[in-house]
Amino acid sequence: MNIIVKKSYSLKGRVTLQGDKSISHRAALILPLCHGDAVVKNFLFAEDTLNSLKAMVMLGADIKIKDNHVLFKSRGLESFKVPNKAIYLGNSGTSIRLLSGILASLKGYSLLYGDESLCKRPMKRIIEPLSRMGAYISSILRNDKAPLLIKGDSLIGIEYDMNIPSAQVKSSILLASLSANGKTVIREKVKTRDHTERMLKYLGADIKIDGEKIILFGGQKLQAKNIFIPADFSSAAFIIAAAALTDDSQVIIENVLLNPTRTGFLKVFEKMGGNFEVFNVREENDEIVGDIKVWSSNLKGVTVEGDIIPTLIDEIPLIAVLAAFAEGVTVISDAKELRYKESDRIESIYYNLKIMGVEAETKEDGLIIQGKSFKRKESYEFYSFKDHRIAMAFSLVGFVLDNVLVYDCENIRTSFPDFIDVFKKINGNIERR
Ligand SMILES: O=C(O)C1=C[C@@H](OP(=O)(O)O)[C@@H](O)[C@H](O)C1
Ligand SMILES: C=C(OP(=O)(O)O)C(=O)O
Repeated sequence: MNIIVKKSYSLKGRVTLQGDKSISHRAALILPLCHGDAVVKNFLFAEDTLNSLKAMVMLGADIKIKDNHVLFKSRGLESFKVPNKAIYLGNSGTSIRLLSGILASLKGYSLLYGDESLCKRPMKRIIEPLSRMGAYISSILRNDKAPLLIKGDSLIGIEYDMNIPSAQVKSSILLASLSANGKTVIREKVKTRDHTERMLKYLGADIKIDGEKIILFGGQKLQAKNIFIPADFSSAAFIIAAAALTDDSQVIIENVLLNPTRTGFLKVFEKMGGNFEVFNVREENDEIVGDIKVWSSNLKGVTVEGDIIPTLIDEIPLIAVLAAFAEGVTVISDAKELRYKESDRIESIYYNLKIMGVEAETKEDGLIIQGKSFKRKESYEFYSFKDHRIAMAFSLVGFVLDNVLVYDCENIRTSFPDFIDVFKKINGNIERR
């Protein structure tokens, strides 16, 4: 599927979005570890999160989908069995890494694999700590990548210093530590998204956050509870960016997740001169939620680096597109992790900026982008590199420069299947082809 986008203005309206992807994964993977019944509302029905649900069903979880809600009847990890088939996790890094933490203590062998992109992503980052806890995990091709063969065992708690900022690695260790003997202590120098910690606490786990330390005691019984999942901030960011880039626009996005470990994009957008307002802020299920109103904006270039990076890591392709239309230079540093996502996002962004004629440079850990250096052309043809965030970010260029075609966009179904429909509803000139 390709996406065609034409010049648009007056993006107007109220938008409600499906639930946050990170929280949906965690609900799918953690609720079955609890005891009791629970209903999850506003779950994200996208390919990645459905792969997490399907994997848990393969382990024996009782999960049903009814009237757009996900119903769990949970009897804890002790009710699970390793499946006699390999578990396919598609394109989803979050699914494979978090599920590995659960399987690390489940007796028997399980085999995890995914699509071509997932099988290229680094897994040593979870193999190492989970092995230290006592699991046997082997990369079948001896390349520290999936397919992964896991033989669960009795685990012991560990002390672990995070050497890369990754919520997936942190969460994988936390899920394993739930069934380990003794306490696990994780030290995070740079804070990453904390949805696992928040959800475990909400479900009754004895988890403590003490400065950089996260402390969890093994052998706890969790109680299933209903969860309402706020709108995905990473999806909302595309709407914020599009409204800012187009003339005479004003859009409200409702019930958006505003967890500060996720909203670094708003801080950068503010520094760039973005016009927006956050209101109706409240707390739901230990997460922060609010509405965002955004208007057309004149943007200027910024420096994006340091501890803010993990809080906006998935929004960097979008920041690069905003930077191309901003006055002055934007420098993005400390973001080497971008090279290990669904594509090497530093190179994918660079390739597409070059198609726009933008003056840009890559660095090992980021990019330098000269704002407003794009060339006016009849049309622009971008490539998604089979990466949903690249596909969506560069689609937005069409709202400003007209006649954009982005090739190979099937992957938007992994995180934001309604992307095109949502934009059509607010007056965006966008089609699938
Ligand atoms: O924990 C999560 O839900 C995620 C963590 C991040 O990955 P890393 O842990 O690899 O940084 C992020 O890029 C991904 O989209 C979702
Ligand atoms: C990196 C992403 O997801 P995952 O790591 O779960 O594949 C993303 O959604 O941008």
